[in-house]
Amino acid sequence: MRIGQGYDVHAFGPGDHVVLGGVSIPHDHGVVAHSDGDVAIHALCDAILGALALGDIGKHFPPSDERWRGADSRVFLRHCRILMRERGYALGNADVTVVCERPKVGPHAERMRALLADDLGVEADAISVKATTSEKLGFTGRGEGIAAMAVVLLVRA
Ligand SMILES: Nc1ccn([C@@H]2O[C@H](COP(=O)(O)O)[C@@H](O)[C@H]2O)c(=O)n1
Ligand SMILES: C[C@@]1(CO)OP(=O)(O)OP(=O)(O)OC[C@H]1O
Repeated sequence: MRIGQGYDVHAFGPGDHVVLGGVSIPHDHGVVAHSDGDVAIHALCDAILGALALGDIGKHFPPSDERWRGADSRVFLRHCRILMRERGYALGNADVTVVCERPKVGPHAERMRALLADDLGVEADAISVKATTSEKLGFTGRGEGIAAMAVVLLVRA
């Protein structure tokens, strides 16, 4: 077994939606990012890469690479699944926490779990998606950005 953790942040910017866990959620801001700025998937990818000791998402998908401009972050997650399989591992379970005052994540959590599970080749009950505000404290509390954390356990395939 191997354990990994990941963390990602993106600032809010102009736009009318945010993408979280592969789900497009209407919002009064977008996020500033090279890709679609999906903090939940970025944190999850970093947790998997960390468990495999393979560096981080920026190493595999450099922000300097035009191929990833506006990219659907699910592409990154599916690549992490391939890296796991190549090294003889599969996802045991994952726990993702999104931190923002808004948008509300709860109504979209089940759809996120289904998409993430599909990309990682596991049942939805292996994926947890949670959300919390930071009680109006700090950058997330002031509505300046959105953060996510993820923890994964990998098992021998
Ligand atoms: N962006 C968010 C933040 C929170 N939730 C849900 O609300 C609950 C209460 O949040 P607190 O920060 O006051 O603990 C939280 O447990 C989530 O269920 C949400 O859906 N989206
Ligand atoms: C995802 C990548 C893709 O170029 O860019 P961003 O969307 O800016 O996201 P970040 O969380 O900063 O991770 C770095 C990059 O790998």
